[in-house]
Amino acid sequence: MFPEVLKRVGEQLSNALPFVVYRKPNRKEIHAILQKDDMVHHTSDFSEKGFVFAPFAKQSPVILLPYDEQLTAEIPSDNPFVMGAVDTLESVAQDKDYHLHLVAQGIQEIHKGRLDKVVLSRKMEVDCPSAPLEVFQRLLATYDTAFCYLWYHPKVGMWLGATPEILLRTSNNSLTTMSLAGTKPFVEGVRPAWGKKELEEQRLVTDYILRALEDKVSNIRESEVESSQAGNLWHLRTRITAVYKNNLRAIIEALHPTPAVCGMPLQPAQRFIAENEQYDREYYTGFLGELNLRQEISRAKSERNQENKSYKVIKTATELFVNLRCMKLTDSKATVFIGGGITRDSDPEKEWQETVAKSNTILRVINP
Ligand SMILES: C=C(O[C@H]1C=CC=C(C(=O)O)[C@@H]1O)C(=O)O
Repeated sequence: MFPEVLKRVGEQLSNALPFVVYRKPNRKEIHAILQKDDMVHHTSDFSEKGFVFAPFAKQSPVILLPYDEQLTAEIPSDNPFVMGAVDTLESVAQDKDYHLHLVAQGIQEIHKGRLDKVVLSRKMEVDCPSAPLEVFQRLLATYDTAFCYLWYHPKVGMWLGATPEILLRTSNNSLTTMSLAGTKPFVEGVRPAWGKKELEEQRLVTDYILRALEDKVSNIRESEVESSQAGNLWHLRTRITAVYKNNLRAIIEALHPTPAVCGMPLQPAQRFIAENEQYDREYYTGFLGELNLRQEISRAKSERNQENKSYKVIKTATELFVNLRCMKLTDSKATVFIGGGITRDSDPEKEWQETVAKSNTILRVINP
């Protein structure tokens, strides 16, 4: 039962033991993974089983919560937690000046021909008077189509988010990923009118993913570009599917970090971010999710099933999400991380406004 799972998660937190509790996009159940000790486990090559939590920096270790204990419960339809008021928080003027300057530098770098695209971000600290599990329940009630999670390790910290972006999904040998970029505010009843800037920005991401996967998969296909709603925002999205053979590590390494969170060409963009953002992104724009989860799926009897009985199929599935629209919780403070893709046609003031809109996605769940 839902209250029972939340109670167990609460006890895990009071005992300072690692856990993650999450709900997948458009699903009605929560899952919790509770670790029995407080060791820090890592994955070496993504062949292990567990819930991964990976930082943005590729050279930093990826944390793994083993599937020591797994709980699942249906979310009640009368979840009493509703979103709080959208407070358009006035950020400190100094933050704004720095971000405008950073974006202007990024645009200059693109005009000099050193970069095609770079994703530049910032962080902001706000008071968080609510308990983490309350904030998590508000996320669940507010963002049906996002991957919502609360993750904790006493030796690493506590993170919470509602991300719209899949890094990859595998089930046996089929692979799905997506190219997500371009942002517009969501207005009820109005379809977004995308401009050249957003269409080009998103196309760059799609082309990059297709090239990155080219020699690692077969039967690669892309969908039409579609508008996808993520809370108070719209994004452009292309779904990419392929067939792959047991080379998960190579695929993760090829995809992370995509130009939806880093830039193109990859290395100069990484360098530009490291030298200019002036803060550590930590797990923001990293990825998280289930790694090599064994699933038993019941299939109904069929004509080809000689004994005419229902039967079970065992599948191994991985489902990873990019850690966006997230925050780090420490005591009663929340550090919110937000960024945006900069291309040659970017305007620093608009980019600033975009980060304010993105921060509201997550800020609206902090206060009751
Ligand atoms: C980097 C972020 O968003 C990325 C994902 C979707 C759209 C984006 C954009 O329009 O810039 C970003 O690439 C963030 O939310 O912090």
